Amino acid sequence: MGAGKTTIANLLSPDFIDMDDVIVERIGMPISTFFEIAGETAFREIESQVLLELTQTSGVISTGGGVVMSEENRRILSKSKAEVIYLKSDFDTLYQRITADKSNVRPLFLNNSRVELQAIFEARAPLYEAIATQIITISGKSPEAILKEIQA
Ligand SMILES: Nc1ncnc2c1ncn2[C@@H]1O[C@H](COP(=O)(O)OP(=O)(O)OP(=O)(O)O)[C@@H](O)[C@H]1O
Ligand SMILES: O=C(O)C1=C[C@@H](O)[C@@H](O)[C@H](O)C1
Ligand SMILES: [Mg+2]
Repeated sequence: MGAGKTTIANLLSPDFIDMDDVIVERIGMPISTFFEIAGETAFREIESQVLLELTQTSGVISTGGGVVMSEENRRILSKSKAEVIYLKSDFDTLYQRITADKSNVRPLFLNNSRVELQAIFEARAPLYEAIATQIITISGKSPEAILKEIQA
């Protein structure tokens, strides 16, 4: 969450597809509202379905931050021919960004303390590492510098 997947995907390809946007269109409400009404498990089921559909298309996709939590999703990403770019960050950078990003309030941010979010971050990091075909360390770098590294 907050590593810049949507920001960097937009720079890579302005006609990129953001998984969260596809999900919002499908559920007809903000993700945080859906979490409240239907719960995270229902969200994860839709997320997996959307991932499967999008990996059968071409182009740049920015995933949701929690996509690596499901073994099935990791299998879908590993088996796809896609390049999977992990924007690797330290926790403090991500925490500052998601705290400041008032235009996109993440439900996991609302529902978890800083300590709990750090635990989520630590559980996810090795999962991202395991499926990535390219790892870019993003802390302290501008979006343009990150784009250049990806394209190098
Ligand atoms: N390299 C960067 N330097 C500084 N700020 C950045 C950078 N990349 C993104 N941001 C800012 O950080 C916030 C989160 O970025 P973004 O929404 O692209 O992250 P994300 O990985 O798509 O998050 P999520 O997992 O919730 O979808 C935004 O406010 C964005 O403007
Ligand atoms: O990190 C997560 O689990 C999430 C990140 C967002 O992109 C959204 O997909 C949703 O808020 C869940
Ligand atoms: Mg995003």
